[in-house]
Amino acid sequence: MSLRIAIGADHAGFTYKEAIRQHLTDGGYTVEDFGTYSTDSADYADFAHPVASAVEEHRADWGILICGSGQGVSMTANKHQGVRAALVWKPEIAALTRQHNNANVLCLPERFISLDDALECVRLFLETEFEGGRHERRVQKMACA
Ligand SMILES: O=C(CO)[C@H](O)[C@H](O)[C@H](O)COP(=O)(O)O
Repeated sequence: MSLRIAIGADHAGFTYKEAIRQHLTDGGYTVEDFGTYSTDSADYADFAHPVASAVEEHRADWGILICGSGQGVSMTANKHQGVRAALVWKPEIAALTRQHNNANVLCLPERFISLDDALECVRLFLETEFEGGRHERRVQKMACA
């Protein structure tokens, strides 16, 4: 079975969402699109919560969220149990947050990153393994007692 990706964005992330969704579909991933579906003004939480829920409930293997700065979607997604949403603004950070933080939701800032870099962030995020070891202990400590 192909990897399942939940994707969502507000109006400020809509254009990249469309490009990333098409790119991933062409690459053989199964993508569920939680909106938004136009550049009409919308509220990022209305899309970040469904994407985070899909990851939390294991209906998706990964989440991808885009808004203008990436801040609103990442803050919202991180309210969900078991979600580790990473705000990523360059490819090296995409790889690092997989290696060290075992991030499972990628948050991108459409207004502050090129589409080429965003697509490279997506590629690295999906293809980079968690390193475990000392990082496993640190990830475990993220949870509230
Ligand atoms: O959460 C955000 C800002 O912290 C996102 O970037 C939103 O996309 C942004 O706030 C949308 O702004 P707009 O002026 O309503 O287009």
